[in-house]
Amino acid sequence: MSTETHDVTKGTGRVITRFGAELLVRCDDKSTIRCAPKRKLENIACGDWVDWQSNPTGIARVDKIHKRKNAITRLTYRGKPRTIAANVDQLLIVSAWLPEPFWDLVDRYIIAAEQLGAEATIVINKQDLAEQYAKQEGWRALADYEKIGYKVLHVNTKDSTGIDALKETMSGKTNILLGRSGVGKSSIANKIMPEAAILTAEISESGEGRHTTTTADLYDLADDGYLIDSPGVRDYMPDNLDPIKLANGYIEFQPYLNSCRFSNCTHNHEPQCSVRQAVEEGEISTSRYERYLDALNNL
Ligand SMILES: Nc1nc2c(ncn2[C@@H]2O[C@H](COP(=O)(O)OP(=O)(O)OP(=O)(O)O)[C@@H](O)[C@H]2O)c(=O)[nH]1
Ligand SMILES: [Zn+2]
Repeated sequence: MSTETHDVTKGTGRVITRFGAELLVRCDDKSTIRCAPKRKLENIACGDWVDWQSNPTGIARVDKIHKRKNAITRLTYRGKPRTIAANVDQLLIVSAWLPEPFWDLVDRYIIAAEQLGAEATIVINKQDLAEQYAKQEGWRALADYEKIGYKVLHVNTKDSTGIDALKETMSGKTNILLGRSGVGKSSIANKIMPEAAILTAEISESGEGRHTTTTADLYDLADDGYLIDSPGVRDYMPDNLDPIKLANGYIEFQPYLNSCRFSNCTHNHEPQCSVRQAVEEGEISTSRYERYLDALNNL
């Protein structure tokens, strides 16, 4: 909502993108304004909710970031952390029957979701290729995910199978798409985004009739949903994992973690490990446990 006092307009909005030192902010009334952040707020990212204030002699200024639920951060080439997306509710982890699914990568994205406190939903695209390319092992991996509570959606962007169910899962949430090259992330994004949202944001520079064109990173979807999509977000991979973060990313281990004999158990070679016992008793999937061990050895 915007309120006017003298000549200054104030409001709240959500950052659609950053370009250089400037931000594009989508306001409640769906209008978009160009803003410059106050100097101390240089870490503002796409997805942030902010307070802005117009400036009669220049571009509007963002003077406050609302508290974040979470943030996806990457290191720049200079080794400095940079936030690339904020306030993410759901990771849509996309695989396809071709190229062959990498279940260790799916596990890794699930770990990312658990670390962010976001939901993880597994999307299997190219359903039309299932008959020809899906392997028994693949169906078993999906059953394992469903058993521990993750939603699995099968979609086909060619004939729109499953797209409505996907949209429903995304509604009311801020979503990101993750997955390796060729699984169909662009095809899915094009299916779920309304035509208008894909248009690049074009903002008139004050006075001189010049235009700045930039693509948005955050898109409004129907039903109060959002999609944050940019190359950096698509390639996101959590780093700084340690054995504890890793084990916490395997949520089916949770009920057993406190019963291991050693409090710093890595659930590998230690005697009286409750997690390993649960694997032996068939309570935890052997495949998931083996992928956990591989990840542990590669830390
Ligand atoms: N058979 C089939 N092919 C699909 C489907 N969805 C996408 N494809 C094809 O898969 C290929 C990759 O799709 P993209 O949408 O470019 O995949 P991406 O994940 O965005 O790939 P990157 O941009 O490399 O990350 C394209 O040739 C698509 O036409 C589908 O449902 N069925
Ligand atoms: Zn253990």
